[in-house]
Amino acid sequence: MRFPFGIVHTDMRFGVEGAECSSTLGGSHGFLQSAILELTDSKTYHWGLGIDVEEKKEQFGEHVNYAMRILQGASASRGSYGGRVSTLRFVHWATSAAQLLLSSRGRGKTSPSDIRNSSGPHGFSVDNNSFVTSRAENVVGRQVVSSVPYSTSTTMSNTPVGSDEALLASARAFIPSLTNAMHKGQAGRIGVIGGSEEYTGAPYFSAISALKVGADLAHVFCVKPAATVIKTYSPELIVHPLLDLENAVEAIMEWVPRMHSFVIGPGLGRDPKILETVAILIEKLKELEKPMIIDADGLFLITDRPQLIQSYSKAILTPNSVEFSRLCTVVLGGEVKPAPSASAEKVRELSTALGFVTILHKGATDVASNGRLTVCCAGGGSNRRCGGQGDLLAGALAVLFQWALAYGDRGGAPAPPELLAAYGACRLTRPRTNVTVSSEFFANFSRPCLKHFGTVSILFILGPDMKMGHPLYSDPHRCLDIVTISSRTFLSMEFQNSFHLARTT
Ligand SMILES: NC(=O)C1=CN([C@@H]2O[C@H](COP(=O)(O)OP(=O)(O)OC[C@H]3O[C@@H](n4cnc5c(N)ncnc54)[C@H](OP(=O)(O)O)[C@@H]3O)[C@@H](O)[C@H]2O)[C@@H](O)CC1
Ligand SMILES: Nc1ncnc2c1ncn2[C@@H]1O[C@H](COP(=O)(O)OP(=O)(O)OP(=O)(O)O)[C@@H](O)[C@H]1O
Repeated sequence: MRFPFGIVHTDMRFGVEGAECSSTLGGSHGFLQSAILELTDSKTYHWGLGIDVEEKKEQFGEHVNYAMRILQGASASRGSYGGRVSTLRFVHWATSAAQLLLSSRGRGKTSPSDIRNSSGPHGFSVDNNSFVTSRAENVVGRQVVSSVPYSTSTTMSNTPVGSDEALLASARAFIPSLTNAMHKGQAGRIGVIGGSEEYTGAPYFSAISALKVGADLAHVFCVKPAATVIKTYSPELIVHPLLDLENAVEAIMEWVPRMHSFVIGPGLGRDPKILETVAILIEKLKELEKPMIIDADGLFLITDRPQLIQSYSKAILTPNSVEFSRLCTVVLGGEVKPAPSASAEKVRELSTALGFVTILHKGATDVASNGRLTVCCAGGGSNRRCGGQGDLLAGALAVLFQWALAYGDRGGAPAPPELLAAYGACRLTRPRTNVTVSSEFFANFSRPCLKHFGTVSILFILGPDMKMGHPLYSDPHRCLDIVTISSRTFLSMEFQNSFHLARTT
């Protein structure tokens, strides 16, 4: 009997465009890090090998049985999703592999060391009957999280500004400790100006990302048709349907003084009347010296009217390659072709021409410059290029920027607050997308990304100290709580205690 699938050894990473597939079936007998691939109808997945099952049974014994059962489980579970089944099936492979292992093997207790100590850096041990967790998908996510790779980034500048670790250490330094002495709002009230009838996801991503990084309150200022929709995404957001009122500026300005920083542009759209309102708001925010991150359609406005932010030191522009290209054409003249990795020199030039306004060019390597220094962040990103990741970055940056400014330049840091914030936001966002692409694969990518924010934030905060033997690991159950932390529990006392512990040990 021939089955249209093969068993291959792979890396832990889910494949994009047929490159690799996650190891969903680990096991004893040296057959760790294996994956099951089916010959699907998708052109992308053409690894199906038509392997002879009987022959493989001899070679791999019960692993083939596992493979077949996982395949069956995955095929059964795809039904509820409809559409894109072949890609979603991969997700279910991971889940059903874990479920299978649980049902057939899991009896005892698990601990992080069981996972970590299995063969290979991404081991997924089923030895010692040690595989147990409450939810199979957490196992899959968690084992990936426990081994987030972070390759070395480069740091470029006209004057060298130090290493990744120095930048990261300085970025960590401005994260406020959570203590009982703080009151609601003190860790950050972030305003997002954006959201239109068409685009409701983008402002949501920015605002919720700000909360997950550690802000206390997130407000969204949007047009009326978007407001109810955004509210339904999350009760944690405060949503103001004010942007299309006749007296929009006055109405929004009532809220502005209490905000610590703003994200301007996600999902804003390009209605000239709305853009005019936002232009007036930017002028008013400048008068109040509010920090602002300008992204997406906010950059469309700035490309049209660069003088709006000229020489404003508390603005950070976060263009993707196309937005950067448009800005360069207008501000510097001449054509700059969009490229996944910007020329650090061009980013510096643009910043200088705008009066040393900080530019963070997102790409395969993120490049941030204030015209005097340029730092780059290259590691940890994913190869999924779906919408919304830039919105997540902008929300994170709004929080880090105001924390960095509040902490101030105390000397000794390798870069000024705006660049540390930019670097920190990239370091936070890039591994998060990486974790997500490993554990969630395709479909609705940016939203699952949020789920990992808590985890990645902890790794970010703890950095290299996140090792066995760290107090957070002393109690495996506590560790499990932390690494499987969900969006709802992110701000809970449990997490805050961990956070505090992280900052004081
Ligand atoms: N869920 C939501 O609500 C989300 C909403 N969002 C919101 O959508 C709004 C519009 O944002 P946007 O980025 O689509 O804007 P826009 O300036 O029209 O750029 C598209 C153009 O750029 C081009 N292009 C792209 N990359 C390129 C490259 N490397 N090299 C060359 N070309 C490249 C691309 O060309 P094409 O690939 O089509 O040939 C296309 O023409 C904004 O408000 C944003 O916040 C998003 O945040 C996502 C989640
Ligand atoms: N070619 C790439 N390779 C790896 N990572 C990338 C690449 N391009 C962008 N990124 C990362 O993806 C994140 C979002 O950047 P992106 O260019 O997708 O923003 P955007 O187009 O503004 O997003 P949005 O869809 O939210 O508007 C950034 O953290 C950036 O580091």
